[in-house]
Amino acid sequence: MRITDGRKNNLTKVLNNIEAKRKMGTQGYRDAVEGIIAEVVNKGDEGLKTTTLRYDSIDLDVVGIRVSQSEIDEGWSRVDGDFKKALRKAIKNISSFHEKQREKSWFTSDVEGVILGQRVTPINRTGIYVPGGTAAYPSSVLMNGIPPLVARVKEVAMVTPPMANGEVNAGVLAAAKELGITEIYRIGGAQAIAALAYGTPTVKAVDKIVGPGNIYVATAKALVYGQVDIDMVAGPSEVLVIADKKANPVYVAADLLSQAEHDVLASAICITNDEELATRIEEEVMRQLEALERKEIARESIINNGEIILVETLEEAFWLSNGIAPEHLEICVEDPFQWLSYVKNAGAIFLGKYSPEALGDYIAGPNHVLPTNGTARFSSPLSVNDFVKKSSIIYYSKGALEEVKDEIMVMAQQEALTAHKNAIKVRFQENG
Ligand SMILES: NC(=O)c1ccc[n+]([C@@H]2O[C@H](COP(=O)([O-])OP(=O)(O)OC[C@H]3O[C@@H](n4cnc5c(N)ncnc54)[C@H](O)[C@@H]3O)[C@@H](O)[C@H]2O)c1
Ligand SMILES: N[C@H](CO)Cc1c[nH]c[nH+]1
Ligand SMILES: [Zn+2]
Repeated sequence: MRITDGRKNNLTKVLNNIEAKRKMGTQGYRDAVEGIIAEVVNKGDEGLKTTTLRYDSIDLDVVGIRVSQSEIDEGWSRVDGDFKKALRKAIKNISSFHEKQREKSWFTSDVEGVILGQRVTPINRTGIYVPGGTAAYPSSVLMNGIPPLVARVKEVAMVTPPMANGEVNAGVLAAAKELGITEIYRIGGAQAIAALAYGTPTVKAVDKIVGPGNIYVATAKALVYGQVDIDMVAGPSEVLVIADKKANPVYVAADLLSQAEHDVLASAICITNDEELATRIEEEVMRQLEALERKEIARESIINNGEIILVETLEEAFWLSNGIAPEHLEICVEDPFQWLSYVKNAGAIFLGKYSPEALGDYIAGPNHVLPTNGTARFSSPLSVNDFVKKSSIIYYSKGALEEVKDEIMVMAQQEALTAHKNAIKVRFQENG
């Protein structure tokens, strides 16, 4: 793991290097993803079959594109009781957090004869992507699936890649069954995003696609935006830990690795003002790495995208973190609440040493589908708001319209839109 010295006015250079690396990291995928999308658009189900054979080594003619109800039921019956109990606890916490996000329709009547309002209605049909290439993510079924349920979305179609034996992971199916999701397709990567966006004979197109995934999934979502809506760019995971001398190097290292193990493209950064701590965290990362099940992925990720950055002050640490705009920010310093107002850009903020990022990944309640690659500068966590749209309501009585008729006609004339002007005029003519 690299230790970079950002002290003595080196900070801007450090930030520029991180930005340049991020840009390079996403280049080179666009052409490949465009090709995959075109294959599905042009060939429909056949395109899904050829791409799934190529990238997942699975013959969909043998296992089928849609997952049957009996497979879902069987998946549910194969997971153990402790896992079901954990799922239910997570569902409870995630549901109650997301219930608080529900926005109600509202009306107002501040002027006589005028009623204005905003009506909130759910999106009709949404597609949720549940990652499953190198690991299966039942937790992402909950994070993607609960907000549309809270928003009362009518149709939820879930896509997730097949495992090496052609089945869908039992934990993923169990989580879907717990939520009552029954429309599930055994497809992943860019091909699944293309199917949801454009539709195929088997997969009906959706209005919006949400969910996290690897670089192929994130690139495909960005490319189909406009054909459908998307939630955000939620690509390879990122964690940034700000640590002072009071931080525990064992905890910090564990948290850095908990993101590194997601993907060779995941990023794990620590910023600290304590040189001795930096060395101890580095040693801990290398020690803990050896015991991980996914140590090859974590090692590659740490070598490529792992960094400990030394700064003079915590103010500098927050300045740098705001420039990076990480998916997850952990504030592991004395009195973390004191520093909260310094955070301008971050997908989720974890405060104190007993709020590790893994807590938010599974059970705390807030969503773990979060903006990555610097997009936390303008994007928010997945929420109930992603699954609703708003319509404005306007009612004016004749008297109320008369009050504003002159202003409307003047403005319409200014724009040379005389039909607009006339639409007001006819209502106040003798026989109007
Ligand atoms: N940002 C978030 O909120 C969030 C949440 C959870 C997970 N994640 C991220 O989700 C990702 C999961 O990645 P994953 O790979 O395990 O699963 P995935 O489901 O995202 O991607 C797997 C699919 O990618 C396609 N693919 C693989 N190699 C390809 C290639 N060379 N060319 C074209 N397509 C290819 C295959 O079709 C495969 O099914 C990780 O990056 C993880 O960090 C992000
Ligand atoms: N950390 C991931 C978001 O970047 C979410 C996740 C799912 N399972 C474990 N972690
Ligand atoms: Zn995670």
